[in-house]
Amino acid sequence: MAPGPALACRALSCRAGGRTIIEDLTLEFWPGERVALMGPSGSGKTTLLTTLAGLLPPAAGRVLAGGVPLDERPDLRAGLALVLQSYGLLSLLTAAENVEVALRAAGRTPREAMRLAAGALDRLRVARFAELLVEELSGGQQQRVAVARALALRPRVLLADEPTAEQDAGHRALVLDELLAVADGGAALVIATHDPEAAGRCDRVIELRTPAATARRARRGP
Ligand SMILES: Nc1ncnc2c1ncn2[C@@H]1O[C@H](COP(=O)(O)OP(=O)(O)OP(=O)(O)O)[C@@H](O)[C@H]1O
Repeated sequence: MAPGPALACRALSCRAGGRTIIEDLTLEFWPGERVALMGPSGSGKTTLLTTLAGLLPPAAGRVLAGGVPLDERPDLRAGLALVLQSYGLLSLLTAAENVEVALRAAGRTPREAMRLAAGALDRLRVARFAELLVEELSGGQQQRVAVARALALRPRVLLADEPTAEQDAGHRALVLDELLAVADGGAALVIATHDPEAAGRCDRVIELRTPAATARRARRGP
């Protein structure tokens, strides 16, 4: 793929509930870049991430993956992983099955899927819950399974919606370390967060504001 932003939006507008939530927003996310998406509750972080992941069609404008419009090439969504704020796990499957199903859908063999799922669950310290149903796990454990699933997919772009919100201090650091590390491998990372510490570890912070969210400022991190 030609060098350029891993993911971008151009003149993007998003509507929800009959209101404009995001208006005329142009952003670029580069390979190896770590970006924090901040802004008050209701400013549109989830709406933006979901649209960038190709799950919500824009009201106007475009999302481009590797320079190619997602609406023309929906298959490019396979290179994008999204950790949902609500986790998006299948509650009647085990933790391991949730990760394996995603890997199988991405074309991995059953054996590869089992190996990669086990490794990712181990890294997120949920290996001992691998055979438990998701509905038997705590919120924090479920969130780590959701992060493990996204990491196991080895996406070109990882979008994560408040991925440490349910974690205690120790696990917050672990989840953050694991997410930030994907950028070392060349992936772009975008984290929606209210946590200034997490934002401080990113290369760039984008702040959304209410009601119609436009990028107010994008500053370089430390
Ligand atoms: N499906 C929907 N129907 C109606 N309104 C919606 C819908 N989805 C989002 N909204 C509205 O869009 C606005 C932005 O919501 P969003 O969840 O994107 O904000 P957020 O910045 O992620 O908030 P938080 O920090 O609380 O997670 C809110 O006012 C919300 O009520």
